[in-house]
Amino acid sequence: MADILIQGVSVLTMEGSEDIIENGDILIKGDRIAALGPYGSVSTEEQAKRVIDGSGKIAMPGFVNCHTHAAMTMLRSYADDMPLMEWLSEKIWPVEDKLEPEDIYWGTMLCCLEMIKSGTTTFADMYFIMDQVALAVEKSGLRACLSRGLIGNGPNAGLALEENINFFKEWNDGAGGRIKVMFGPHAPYTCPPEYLKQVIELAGKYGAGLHIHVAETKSEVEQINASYGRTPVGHLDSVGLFELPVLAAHCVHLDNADIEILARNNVGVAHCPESNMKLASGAAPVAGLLEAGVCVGLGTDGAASNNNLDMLEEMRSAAMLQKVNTGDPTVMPAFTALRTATANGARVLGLAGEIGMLKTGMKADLILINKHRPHFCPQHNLIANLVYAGHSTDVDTVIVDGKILMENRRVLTIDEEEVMREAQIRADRLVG
Ligand SMILES: CSC[C@H]1O[C@@H](n2cnc3c(O)ncnc32)[C@H](O)[C@@H]1O
Ligand SMILES: [Zn+2]
Repeated sequence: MADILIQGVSVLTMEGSEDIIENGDILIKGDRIAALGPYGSVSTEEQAKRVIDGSGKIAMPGFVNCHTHAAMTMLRSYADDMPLMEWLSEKIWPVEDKLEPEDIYWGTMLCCLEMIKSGTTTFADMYFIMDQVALAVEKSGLRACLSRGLIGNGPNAGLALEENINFFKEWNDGAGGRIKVMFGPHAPYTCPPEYLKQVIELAGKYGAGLHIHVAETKSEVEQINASYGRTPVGHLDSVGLFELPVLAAHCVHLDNADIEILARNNVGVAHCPESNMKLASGAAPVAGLLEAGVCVGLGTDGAASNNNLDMLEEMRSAAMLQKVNTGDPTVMPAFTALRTATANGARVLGLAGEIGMLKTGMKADLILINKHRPHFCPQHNLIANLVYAGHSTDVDTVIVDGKILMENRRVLTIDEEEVMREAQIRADRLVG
């Protein structure tokens, strides 16, 4: 017997084309999509334990947030309107030194709550005290790729690397297979070449991918050029980083040779338009990256530089930023933006074939969006409505690994009031 039958829903599969099954059914068995097709074609109501009425709703893959620092929800609106390096060194890093395990747990729970409520089903995180992040992921029911952030030029460089290894041993494939562990060298300006080489060797030994900030600001490009005579991408290539699967966050300041290196090495890019705009870092050349065949996913970055984790908003910003930056409104159309937030995100995280599309045999990670909203009327174009007019509160139901995490906007795995109360107490202690 199947577990869930979603009936009479508009299905956006993201299987390559913009086609929509207008009146479709989705059958879920265990953690996977068992069948999908026109209304009445996949199962009878009697054959499913649970039937969900999908009328007036869109079913689509859950959003994949390819770059964040989950527990930085604790630092939301604590330090704003500053450039990256000043923001990090004067405001963020001093407070992060005071973070306790419970701060990380409740900060991550707050992140998971916000993500579920805005339709994200998978996220890629880089932070520290990662066992607490993993516990929050396990409790929330989300899927995540987690990496211990590694600052290689500080006093904890060696210890951090050991922690990443232990975290891998303990949590890779954890939470029922929903957690994948990566290694997280923070950036080329915080990780000297010898340290990067150590990280590469260890990640290679464990078969893990790497998650790193790359070419985020002009000052990073200048600094790396002054130290190594190369661009950040050229420098990382020269130390052998791209021999492993790499998730490169930001990639704002690239030249044509950098783009060619990223394409040739199948590097996945996590584009973070709102963080890049807020820190005035610049506009990543997404149109050029896509044209060169680089897979670009979408990320929010941490809630301290965004200041939310809303992927619907991020998609809209991504499309708008490309248009204003190139002066070409045809660049990054709505469906391309939607792909970065779903199918591309899955590929960038090495999870293509499992998530990012609605397809028989793939993981049942999907969301239902309420179409019956004033800002979705009239319904000329469902995809343009979603990308250019959608709002996080339109997300009605969230399913991950076949489990319902939110239904009718009620989160089932997390006590919302408890999480907000605990997060506020700890944020007050940290920066009060
Ligand atoms: C060592 S864990 C991750 C580390 O990254 C910091 N961080 C947050 N946002 C950014 C960003 O946009 N660029 C570079 N580093 C960032 C975060 O505060 C943690 O210290
Ligand atoms: Zn970041």
